[in-house]
Amino acid sequence: MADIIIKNGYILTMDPSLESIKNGVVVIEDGRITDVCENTEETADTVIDAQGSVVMPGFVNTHTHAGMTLFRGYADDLALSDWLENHIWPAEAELTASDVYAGTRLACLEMIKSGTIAFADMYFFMEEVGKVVEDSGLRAALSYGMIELWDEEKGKAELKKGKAFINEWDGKADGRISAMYGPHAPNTCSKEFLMKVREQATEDNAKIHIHVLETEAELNQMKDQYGMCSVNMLDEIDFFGPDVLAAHCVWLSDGDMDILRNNNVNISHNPVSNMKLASGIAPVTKLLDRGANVCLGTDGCASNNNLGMFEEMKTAALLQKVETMDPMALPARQVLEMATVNGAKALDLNSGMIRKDYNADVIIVDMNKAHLNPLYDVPSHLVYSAGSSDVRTTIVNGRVLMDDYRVLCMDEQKVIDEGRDAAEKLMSRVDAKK
Ligand SMILES: O=c1[nH]cnc2c1ncn2[C@@H]1O[C@H](CO)[C@@H](O)[C@H]1O
Ligand SMILES: [Zn+2]
Repeated sequence: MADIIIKNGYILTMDPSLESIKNGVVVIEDGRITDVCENTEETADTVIDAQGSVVMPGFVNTHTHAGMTLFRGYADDLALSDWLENHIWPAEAELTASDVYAGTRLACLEMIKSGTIAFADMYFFMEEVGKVVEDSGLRAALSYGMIELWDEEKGKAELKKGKAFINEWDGKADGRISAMYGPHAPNTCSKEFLMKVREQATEDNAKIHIHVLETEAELNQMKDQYGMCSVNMLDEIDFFGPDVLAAHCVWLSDGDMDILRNNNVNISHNPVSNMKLASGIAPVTKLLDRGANVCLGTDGCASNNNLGMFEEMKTAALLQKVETMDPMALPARQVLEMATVNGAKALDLNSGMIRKDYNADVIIVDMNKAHLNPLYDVPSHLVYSAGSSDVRTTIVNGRVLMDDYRVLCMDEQKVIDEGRDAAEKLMSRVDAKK
């Protein structure tokens, strides 16, 4: 007997070897998908009727700072350097472990409700993030954000913290958690420090999560300092590889794109954050045309201001169209791949498709809504018309985290209340310092 059978749904497999099934069945056992078919004789403890809904792989959010939910709407409409240096960093200086715990719980609740099954996070107090992920049931690739600022002693301490986190958390929660090194960016970490991180990551067999060429200011700073851009500098120190997750990658030359492609770097595109901070437009279609693995991320809630992947998909598609002046650029199907298959590849997850033997990381999207009818093409609706609140069920590793809009893995109201309380107390400490 299986654990879960989902029946009567439109199965959007995202699997190139298996077409979507109009009225199909997904069978789940021991955290895995054991069958994807039109009919089954199998019985299960839980049978979910997905009539009028789409059954699809959940989203992978490849760049977040989950704890930053506490800064949602706190400092808007500012340039990145002003935003970070004068608003966010002073506020982050007051953050405590319990704040990050509360903020990350709020983030995980939002992600579960909006169909995200895994996220790549870079922040502080990562043990708290680990605990939240462990309890929530989500998957995550977690990294302690190391900010060295050309201070060798600080660099040593940061690397030590990064390593300690990896030693303790990599592979935890039945393998739902992986841990990465998180050097913040090439304009906040020295070349020497980045070389050490690369060496350590190789030695520890850990991946690396880093911001790359998010702003023109970074590009200019790098040119002044090294006479070359971040991508060239990182390439020179042999930093790149398939184990690198590079967020943003907005200010790339054609040569930079070749370097990223040839080194199989995973690129996390964060269009909403890039638009809100007016960072620029990443050359996504050019990267995809080269065969690079481009996935999607929301960035933190202070620059988005939510963690919804539907909004991110739509924005990604529209932004490429207007950038290239080509309405055929980044079609719905391709942007769905970025949010699922490509994200899973970036984090090395056996997820991102509804496929036999893959992780049972499945969401059900309710199509019985005014804004989703009539229905000609499922990918079109998912990208251009659906929203976070259309997700009715979220399953990760075969565990139902949300069933028919009811969150089962945490007390929703308590998480919201505690997030709000933590933010209020945090801001009174920040104000007291002013
Ligand atoms: O868009 C961004 N660009 C650069 N840094 C960011 C962005 N969003 C958040 N952080 C910052 O990165 C650190 C993570 O450990 C935090 O300081 C966070 O505020
Ligand atoms: Zn970021």
